[in-house]
Amino acid sequence: MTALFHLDNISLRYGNVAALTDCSLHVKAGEKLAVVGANGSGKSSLLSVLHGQLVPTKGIRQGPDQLRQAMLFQRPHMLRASVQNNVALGLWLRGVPWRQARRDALAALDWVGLADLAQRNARALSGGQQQRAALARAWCLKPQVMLLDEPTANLDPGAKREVEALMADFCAAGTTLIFSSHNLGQVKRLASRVIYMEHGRLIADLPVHEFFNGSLPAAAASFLKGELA
Ligand SMILES: Nc1ncnc2c1ncn2[C@@H]1O[C@H](COP(=O)(O)OP(=O)(O)OP(=O)(O)O)[C@@H](O)[C@H]1O
Repeated sequence: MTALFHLDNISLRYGNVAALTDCSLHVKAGEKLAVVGANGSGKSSLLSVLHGQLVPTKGIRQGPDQLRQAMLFQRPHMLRASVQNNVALGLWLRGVPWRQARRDALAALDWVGLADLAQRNARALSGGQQQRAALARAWCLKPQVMLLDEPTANLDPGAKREVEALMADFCAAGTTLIFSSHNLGQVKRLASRVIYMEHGRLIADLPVHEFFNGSLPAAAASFLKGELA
């Protein structure tokens, strides 16, 4: 697999708070990387640095200049506009003519099962529907890398399954998937590799079967036991 980008010994501080400390990570094309750890362990910060949205205080983030990336947040930001226009806008901002952008947006909304709600105010959608609309917005951009920060937190089991199925579609299309999750069942279902974080440090980095089959450092093993309890 081709290396997409890597973090070389990066640290990130928010004022006095050390969110990430000496993290090194290589991400290869086609990987399905899950980032797990307790609240405040640095998962969102790591994803934001990988996305290039936050610049590390120390260390180097390297990657090709032209990488197409999309990031999905726990609560996606929707503009006060129709669902279709919310999705179309992302394309238009990248130079796609407006009429074409609206057509592509509708096709993407059809893919996520929201075509019927295309004209509704995006802010009036439920959490699960907004998450699917955000996935449609990302899908249009044909990203090589898709980063998702706890994409199914606060969703009911049905909505979770729908979002997971869409994440699997991204993988099937060859998109590299990097997601944080507190749902270890989801990690088992979707990931090929798991990173475990603690206090801003990468403690374990293992293929998914090794992560769940006891090859963990003691701290990560106790986290896993707690989460599965
Ligand atoms: N904007 C900010 N300003 C100050 N401190 C922050 C900020 N964002 C995060 N932090 C701190 O940085 C650390 C890492 O936070 P981060 O959100 O990356 O963790 P997380 O693992 O994603 O947590 P959660 O599972 O609760 O979403 C925490 O100590 C957090 O309090």
